[in-house]
Amino acid sequence: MVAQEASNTNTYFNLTARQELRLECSNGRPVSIRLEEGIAEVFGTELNRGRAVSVTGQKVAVFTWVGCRVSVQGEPTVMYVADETPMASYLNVHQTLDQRREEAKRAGPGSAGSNGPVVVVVGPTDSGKSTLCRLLGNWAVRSGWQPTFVDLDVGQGTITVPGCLSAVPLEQPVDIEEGFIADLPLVFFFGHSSPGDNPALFKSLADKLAALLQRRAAAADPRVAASGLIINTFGWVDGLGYELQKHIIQAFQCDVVLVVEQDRLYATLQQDLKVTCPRTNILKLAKSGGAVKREGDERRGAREQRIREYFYGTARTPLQPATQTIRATDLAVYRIGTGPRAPSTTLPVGSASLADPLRLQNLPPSLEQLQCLLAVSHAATPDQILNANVAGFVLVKDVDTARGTLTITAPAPGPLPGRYLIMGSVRSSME
Ligand SMILES: Nc1ncnc2c1ncn2[C@@H]1O[C@H](COP(=O)(O)OP(=O)(O)OP(=O)(O)O)[C@@H](O)[C@H]1O
Repeated sequence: MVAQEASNTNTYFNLTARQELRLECSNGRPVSIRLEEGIAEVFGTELNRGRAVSVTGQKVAVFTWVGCRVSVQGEPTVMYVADETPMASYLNVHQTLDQRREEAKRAGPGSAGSNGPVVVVVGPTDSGKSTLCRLLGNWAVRSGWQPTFVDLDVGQGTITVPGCLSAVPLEQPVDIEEGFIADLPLVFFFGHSSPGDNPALFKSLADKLAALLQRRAAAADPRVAASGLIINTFGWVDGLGYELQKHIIQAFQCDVVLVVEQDRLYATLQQDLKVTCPRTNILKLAKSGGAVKREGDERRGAREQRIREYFYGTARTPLQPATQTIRATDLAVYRIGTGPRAPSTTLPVGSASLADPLRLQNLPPSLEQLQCLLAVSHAATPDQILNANVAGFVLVKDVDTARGTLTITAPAPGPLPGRYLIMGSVRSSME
């Protein structure tokens, strides 16, 4: 039973231990949540008693281990209390990971075993993978660790814009209103919202990010190294998607694979990893009933929202984007790969396919670039583009092919941090 009362503007809920209040809040209609009594958390981030948090365009759950009283102001599209959640099994996983972190810390810097657990979360679309990563990350931070969160879900982009493979050390619990606050994330630009758009490039970037993080772990503060990695993946788990998931597990040398929801994926991974990664532990976890399916429109809307936030910030932390017109000769826009590779059997004898997925193509200014998101590479020369991470992003607002200029919007005024820009297929209709 849930005690629920309503006053003029607020609805109050008295939650008993291990219940959660689920809310779906649409964009532009903020809902205010306030913890009145007891202890509660939103995906692992503790709510402060008496301080309201404002949620918009998100689906969230207020969970309590011990019982609490919460008030809600505003009009969520859906709001209900659930008795059954998989939180106890998720917490068990966290406790096991914590033991592994303690062992890594005890092993001491430089010794074998000084790196903490590398955990990857896999499962179908909308099974709650990002949410589980967020929970595990937040609980780890609250236990005094500093795990690195790695986001390989190019379709959504939790750390930065969609189309990226990125990593960031978690130094504080994820902000309920603002999401991940990533000051200096490590970002490689893939450029597309599905890994299937260029699987060879996806693999190559995953290898680079994995190698870089492994090198960093070797030089890191022992506590950071012992904290390990938490890796979020995309929800494509069949055919080529499955092959890419296995590639991720091998590239990052994952020692724990958490499979959410799908028995079939769990069984197939168990069989396949027995040979290639015999020391990897594979665990199956239930999906939360709160993890809801998002249709294509909603996903596109969420991508657009991420891009808008990159340039404009959030209501609490607004940014002042700046638009400038630059001569195309001062920049060089590159595309990686040139569309699907033609099967060699369809090519004239003796010729090679020009559609190499890792081929760099320098693009002159063209209307095709309008509203495209371009990544500013850290590369110093074009041949470094494939190996370099990126400094940030700009959006192309206008192209004057006659004058040879590009008008771009950047999140801050001033010169760009590099002259090599990478174009993919991620666009935004942002004004
Ligand atoms: N317990 C919960 N209560 C309410 N909403 C939830 C809960 N768990 C997850 N959600 C919401 O369900 C949606 C899907 O969850 P999530 O993004 O974690 O899934 P995913 O598997 O990572 O999705 P994707 O396939 O895009 O990678 C999100 O909007 C998330 O906020």
